[in-house]
Amino acid sequence: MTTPLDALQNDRETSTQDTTRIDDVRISAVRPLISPALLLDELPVTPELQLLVERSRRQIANVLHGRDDRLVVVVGPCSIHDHDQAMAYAQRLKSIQAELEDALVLVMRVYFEKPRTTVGWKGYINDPRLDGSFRINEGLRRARELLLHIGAMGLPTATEFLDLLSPQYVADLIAWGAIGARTTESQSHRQLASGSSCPIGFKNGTDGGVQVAVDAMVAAAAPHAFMGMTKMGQTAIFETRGNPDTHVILRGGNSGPNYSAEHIDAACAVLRKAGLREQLMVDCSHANSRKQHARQIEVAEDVARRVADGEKRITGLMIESHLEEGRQDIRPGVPLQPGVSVTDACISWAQTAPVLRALADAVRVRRTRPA
Ligand SMILES: O=C[C@H](O)[C@H](O)COP(=O)(O)O
Ligand SMILES: C=C(OP(=O)(O)O)C(=O)O
Repeated sequence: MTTPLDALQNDRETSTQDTTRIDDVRISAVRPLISPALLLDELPVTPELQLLVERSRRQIANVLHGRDDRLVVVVGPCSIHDHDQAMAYAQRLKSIQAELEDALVLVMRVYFEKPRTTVGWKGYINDPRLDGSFRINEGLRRARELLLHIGAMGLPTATEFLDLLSPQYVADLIAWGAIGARTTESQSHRQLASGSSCPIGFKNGTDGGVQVAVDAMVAAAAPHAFMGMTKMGQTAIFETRGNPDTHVILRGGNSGPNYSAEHIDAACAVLRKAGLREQLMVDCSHANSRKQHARQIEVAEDVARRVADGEKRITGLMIESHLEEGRQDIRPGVPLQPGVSVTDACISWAQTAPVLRALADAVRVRRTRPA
């Protein structure tokens, strides 16, 4: 006599032996990924760059804790899509570093990972050829190579940590990291920040909410235990010490900009309530510029005026800037214009240099004010 279980096991459609029927059913391919150790062995950090990374992280932490009165300015393309164009930008930024370093800690935005509202190109690591071929091994290699080349010029670098595995391939070279508006509330990203070797800025949420970023600072300061991947590419349980070098980044939200003096007061009240130091970075782009790139100049100039008037709670700014102004779409078969962003619109280098000088002047004026 056939029992109901026999009937099930005999039925190929419902076979319990064929585990692929219930596992990985929507995975179309699994490709090999290089280990972080292999890439670090191929492209090692130099002793000079190691010193630069350490020194830059220390300088940024000193600003965050009020031991250095300079402004940290994270400036550069919305996203990297071309090695040579990124190097050309880095050369320009480097050319004014010495002139401004008494007042600004300049850090180049070298963003390889883009969080998308829905879908779109997800960055140089995910798709380095910009054609949907997703050569992630090549992307990781190109990203690390670029960081080494920019670092060799003596310019510290900043990036957004979006993927939870990619930091193992590049984070040793990064002076400052961001957790974006779409991931500030994510426990996994807060845990990542708690074990990060560099200072981390948390964006306010896309709805403009600052509480999530302050909560993220509290969470990141605490120790955590979570699952991750070692440099050798093995799974492991990571236990972190907590990161005290974090801050909020005001980037505006759905209801508009949030960099005004009143917004700074309100954000500082949230920090105070959480027992945190009242200091913030202003992102001149995104909802603060209403996504109109040229408005970044107005935002930065407004902040500069307030800094010159004595504002000390704004300890940093972020500016999206490329060689040329504006943005362009990636279209199959259509050549890209050199030096123009393929994600958010940027101000040009020609527009950026005067903004940086104005910010540096504001810091110098602030120093002349009675304490
Ligand atoms: O800075 C980048 C973008 O604002 C972010 O990645 C979202 O982009 P999207 O809305 O074009 O997807
Ligand atoms: C994606 C970014 O910003 P946000 O997370 O604020 O949208 C960014 O700075 O590139």
